[in-house]
Amino acid sequence: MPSTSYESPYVHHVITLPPALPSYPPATISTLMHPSMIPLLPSPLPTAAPPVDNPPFKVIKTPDRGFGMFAARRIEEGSLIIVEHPVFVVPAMPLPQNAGIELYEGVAQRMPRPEYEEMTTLANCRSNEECPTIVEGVARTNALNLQFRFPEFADSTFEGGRHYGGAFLKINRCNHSCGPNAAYRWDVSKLAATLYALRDISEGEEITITYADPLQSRAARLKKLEPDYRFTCDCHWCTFKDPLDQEKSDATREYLKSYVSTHPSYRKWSTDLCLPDTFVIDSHMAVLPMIIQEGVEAMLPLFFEEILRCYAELGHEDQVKLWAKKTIRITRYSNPALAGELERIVEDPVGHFAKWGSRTKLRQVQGRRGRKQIEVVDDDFFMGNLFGSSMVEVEG
Ligand SMILES: C[S@@+](CC[C@H](N)C(=O)[O-])C[C@H]1O[C@@H](n2cnc3c(N)ncnc32)[C@H](O)[C@@H]1O
Repeated sequence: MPSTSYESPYVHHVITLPPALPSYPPATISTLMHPSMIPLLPSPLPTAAPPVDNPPFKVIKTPDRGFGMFAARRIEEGSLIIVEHPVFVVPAMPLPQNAGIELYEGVAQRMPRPEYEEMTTLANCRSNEECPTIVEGVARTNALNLQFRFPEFADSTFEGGRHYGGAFLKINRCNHSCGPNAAYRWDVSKLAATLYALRDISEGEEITITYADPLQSRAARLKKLEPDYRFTCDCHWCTFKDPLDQEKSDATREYLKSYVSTHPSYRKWSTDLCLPDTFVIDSHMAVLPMIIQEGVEAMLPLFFEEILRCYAELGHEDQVKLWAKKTIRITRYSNPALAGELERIVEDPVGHFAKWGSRTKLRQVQGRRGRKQIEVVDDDFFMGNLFGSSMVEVEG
């Protein structure tokens, strides 16, 4: 029975995104939101993502994991798979069970019928006792994490106000892998998620995302996946025949996790001439094969970007362009702002960096200075020895 004592901090709100062209359909998002969010929603509302005639994927029934999304043709690393709006958005925080029934049902009732019908076919791994409504069961099995980070809401102390989960009719068909070949990015200004490829995906290959932190050990990943999604992962990285290979994979992921927070940074290197010129580059180059081996390519842009910034301070124009192009390829959809900056770098690498070639110039000065010092020592060798003086410093 619905509780009468619970006062919901959320209200129902239906967002209708207008079509970009009169012949396209609008998009409807049935939400349960904190009321302070509603005036902050983008205004004017973004247009609905246009329909795609020939999408690069198919949704197919699998023998052992319900439906799955598969590549209909080869999908290149970094390229777009789909832009999609959620059909519903609900608070990430579970609602009290009795009061929740009414609120979740209100979300379902406000959905257009065709979307509602399709939403009910999404996977629901929760029992009726755990999640008495279809919206809650579908949300707990599928919802992608959506942050509504409006700057105007930054001061709010009500954390639940900005954390939501959204159900997507297509993206939610992606099954899990601990070495996913795709990832999504939520763009609150477009009220849409973009699914993009993290590496090349062959025709017929399953398109997967990750539901757990892939840098955790297999045991820790299973501990999350089994209770939350009710399956035991059997991806390549969870089913090594030799237990030693599993240990190696776990150790590599642990190393990568710690490398993210402890790696030699470009910023420190940039101001420290005691470090060798290729210190950061060599260190990052050593982890790139580990990232690829573990199928965690979402980490690559961080290191690619630092490598190219190091090359800029070394004044290596060809290398800067090469690494900028590699980074653009993989960040076009995951980080469009960075990809845009890198496009400008490719056009004019030398003009873009205030510190272009600065390290190489400093090394030249250091080199001249070193030679002069040696000359001085040679000239004054006997005097210096006689008077016990130390080497005379000269300006380079
Ligand atoms: C978001 S849905 C993914 C799409 C779903 N297979 C469907 O039929 O719509 C999550 C559910 O799919 C299944 N699933 C996802 N990844 C899986 C995997 N790697 N192995 C087995 N089942 C998986 C689980 O039942 C999980 O609760």
